[in-house]
Amino acid sequence: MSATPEPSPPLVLVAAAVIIERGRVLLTQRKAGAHLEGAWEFPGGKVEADEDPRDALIRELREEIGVEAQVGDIVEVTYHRYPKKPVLLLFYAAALAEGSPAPAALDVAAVRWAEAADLRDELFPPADVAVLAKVRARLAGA
Ligand SMILES: Nc1nc2c([nH]c(=O)n2[C@@H]2O[C@H](COP(=O)(O)OP(=O)(O)OP(=O)(O)O)[C@@H](O)[C@H]2O)c(=O)[nH]1
Repeated sequence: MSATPEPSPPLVLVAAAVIIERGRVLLTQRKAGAHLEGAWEFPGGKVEADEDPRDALIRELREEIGVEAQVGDIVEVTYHRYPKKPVLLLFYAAALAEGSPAPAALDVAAVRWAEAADLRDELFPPADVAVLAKVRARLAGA
C-alpha cells in the first residue's frame, strides 16, 4: 500500500514593522512557548484571511505593544521555509503616530529600542537576515 503524502502546510503571511527613531529600531522579544521563543524580532504578526497586510500590521502593533502606527513602504520581502510552515514576511517601514502611547510589552516578552551594534543575526529568527542588513544600513545612514 502506498503512503499518502503529507499535505504541505499552507503559506503563512506575516507583516512586520521597521520603526526607526533617533538612530534606534524598535524590537520585540518572542514569548516563552512560542515558535522561536526568546528571539528578538520586528513587531508584527500574521495577516488574517481577507485582511490588508498594512491593516494587519496596525492591529498587531496595537495588540502587542499598544502603539498607534503609520505604515509606509516595503523594506524587504522574505520567503522562508520553517520546518513546520513556510512563511512570507512583509517588512514595512513604519512610524509611531503623533500622540501614540510609548511601546509597552502587552503581548510580547519584552520590547526595546536597539542600536545597529545590537542587531546580531543569531538573536533573530533565521528569516530576518536580509531585513537586518537593510536595517543596519538605514541606521548607519540615520
Ligand atoms: N513578527 C515577526 N514575525 C517573524 C519575524 N521573523 C520571522 O521569521 N517571523 C515569523 O513569523 C511568524 C509570525 O507569526 P506570529 O508571531 O503571529 O505567530 P506565532 O507562530 O507565534 O503564532 P501562533 O502561536 O498563533 O501560531 C512566526 O512564525 C515568526 O517566527 C519578525 O521579524 N517579526
